[in-house]
Amino acid sequence: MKTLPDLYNQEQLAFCQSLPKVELHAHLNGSVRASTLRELAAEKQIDPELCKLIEKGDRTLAECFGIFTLIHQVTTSISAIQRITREVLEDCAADNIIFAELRTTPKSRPEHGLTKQTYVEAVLAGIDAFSEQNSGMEVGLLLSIDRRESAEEAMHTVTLAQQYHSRGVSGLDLSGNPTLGSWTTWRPALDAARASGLHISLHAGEVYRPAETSQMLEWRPDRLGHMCCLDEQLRSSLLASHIPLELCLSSNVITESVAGYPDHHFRQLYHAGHPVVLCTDDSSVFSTTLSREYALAMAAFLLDRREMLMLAKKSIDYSFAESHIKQRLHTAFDRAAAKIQHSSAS
Ligand SMILES: CNc1ncnc2c1ncn2[C@@H]1O[C@H](COP(=O)(O)O)[C@@H](O)[C@H]1O
Ligand SMILES: [Zn+2]
Repeated sequence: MKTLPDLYNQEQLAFCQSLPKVELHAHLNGSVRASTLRELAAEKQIDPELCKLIEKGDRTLAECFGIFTLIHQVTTSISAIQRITREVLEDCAADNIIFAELRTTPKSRPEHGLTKQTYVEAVLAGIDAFSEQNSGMEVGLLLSIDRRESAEEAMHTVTLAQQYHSRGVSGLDLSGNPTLGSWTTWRPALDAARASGLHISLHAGEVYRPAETSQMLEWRPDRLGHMCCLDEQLRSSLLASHIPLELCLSSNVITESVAGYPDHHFRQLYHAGHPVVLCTDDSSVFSTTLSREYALAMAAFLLDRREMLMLAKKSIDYSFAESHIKQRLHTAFDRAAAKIQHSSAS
């Protein structure tokens, strides 16, 4: 793992672990337990050295996409997809997450007998397996369009999201290598998704592509992810948009999209009152947890306990959960927060 200074102290980490939290930007295959990856790789006789590459840690954004190709060589069976989904959710629950909105790219992999549809059904089966054993955490699912996909493939993913909306698919994500593809390819599918009531989050501004980032801002998705590489004009357009922003501190710093934690654009956006939510992006690839991301923010931006509580509470409203679920989450949050404040007062 990149020897990044853990800026926070154990007391801050313990406080952030005790906070009820909401995860809104977690890619399924980027969050697979390292032990499970090693086990699945061994079953497929994939060189254990490759697993070390996955666990290495510091890597550029471009190298990340090589890692995902490796991970995708391992998570190819229905049972593996069900297992990693259940395990990622178990790890979220263990990190005191009360709502996990996972995202994943439905994959057609005929060599493994997988279609996009059977992939989605395997993920939903993994969510069901988790929910049968755990009642304390709500789960949402976004289907991702990968930037390598065509307009037709994107439309197929939207059709699946519409078909499985009643099973918990609340929206779409656009992700993948930000140097590839063009916004105009996927926009028609995303227009159709929005017209059918699905929510949309876009990875944007991961690399400096001002024209595309500006078009995405004008399109007004429900949420944005990253927005690291902006010029002054784009930054003021983002602030004026008031579109909630998913911020993944470790992901941005490790991939060197941002120079260091204190320089992260979280600081400016948070103090400008822009809606922001801390997320992990890929907890396995970046060896982090949501509690750790909160602790990093608490330390790097000198936030106190009350500010951290508010940050966590507001993220409930940026989720794509139905309003009755949001209400349930607020009630659970307030109850837990009261306990935290009571215990720290005593
Ligand atoms: C680090 N920053 C990032 N930027 C853009 N896309 C990313 C990403 N991290 C992950 N993904 C997207 O998530 C996929 C893996 O999970 P799923 O196979 O969908 O479950 C990657 O293939 C990539 O498309
Ligand atoms: Zn992401």
